[in-house]
Amino acid sequence: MLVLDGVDRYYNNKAAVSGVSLSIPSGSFVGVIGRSGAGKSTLLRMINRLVDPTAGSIRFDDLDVTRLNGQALRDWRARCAMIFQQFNLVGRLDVLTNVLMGRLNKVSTPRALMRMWSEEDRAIALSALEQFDIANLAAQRADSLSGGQQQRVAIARALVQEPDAILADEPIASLDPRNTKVVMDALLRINKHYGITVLCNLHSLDLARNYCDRLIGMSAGRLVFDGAPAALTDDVARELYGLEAGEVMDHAPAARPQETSGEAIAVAV
Ligand SMILES: Nc1ncnc2c1ncn2[C@@H]1O[C@H](COP(=O)(O)OP(=O)(O)OP(=O)(O)O)[C@@H](O)[C@H]1O
Repeated sequence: MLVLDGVDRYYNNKAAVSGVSLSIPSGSFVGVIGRSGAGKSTLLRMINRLVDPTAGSIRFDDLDVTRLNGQALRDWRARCAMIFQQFNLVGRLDVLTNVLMGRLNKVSTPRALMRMWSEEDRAIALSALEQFDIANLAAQRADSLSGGQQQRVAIARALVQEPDAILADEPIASLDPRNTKVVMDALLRINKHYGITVLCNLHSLDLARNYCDRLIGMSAGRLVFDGAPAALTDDVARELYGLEAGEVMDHAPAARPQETSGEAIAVAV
């Protein structure tokens, strides 16, 4: 269980995230929604400590995430893999090596420095690529791939970390509709098949409704909605998005994926 308690993050006396408290049971697929600047990225980045909270606590089971440093912090980051809008692959390296980077925390430092991957690590990385139908690209340079393929490589890299959670910050923001579906399906598969918690910042409300078990709505840094997708009425969404509502709600909903079977969670606000 991931628990945030009264979490704030200030930049120059201005709150990016303010007083956020929530509990996320392991295995959830949570969509974080809200208009631009609402604090979604800051929230995700605080969970894996790319950004430090100004106040409040973040706990994962018995671990006080807010107090970690050194190797313990590196271990925590390996347990909650981040996926970014811009993929963050090493473009000049081949796809398999990029995925193997996700194993760095599993091998000794000398082996990691010399990139001496074991046959087992290679098999794990190849198997992850196979799951997302891109094993045939293993030897290609990462920067020769399409955006959708690169994001699948990034997801495979996250998967081989064997994380407890995946934090995806607008993972489909630069993708076309077909690749959007492929990437969201990949995240859904990771969630349902492996039980890995997924927290995903999404601009599109339709996608969030279709894929997530639970939605967290943010506005001006505050948590203003926490509930099942069905509880997020169009009226609440309009309130949440303000002038951006048309932009995020007018798209035709994607087909609801078969695997999604999320339980409703009570609306908090
Ligand atoms: N490093 C920073 N320095 C100063 N202000 C920041 C920094 N990072 C974020 N902010 C501010 O914090 C607020 C929340 O930003 P954040 O990126 O978390 O929002 P967001 O909901 O993810 O937006 P978007 O959907 O546009 O990415 C914004 O007002 C932003 O300008």
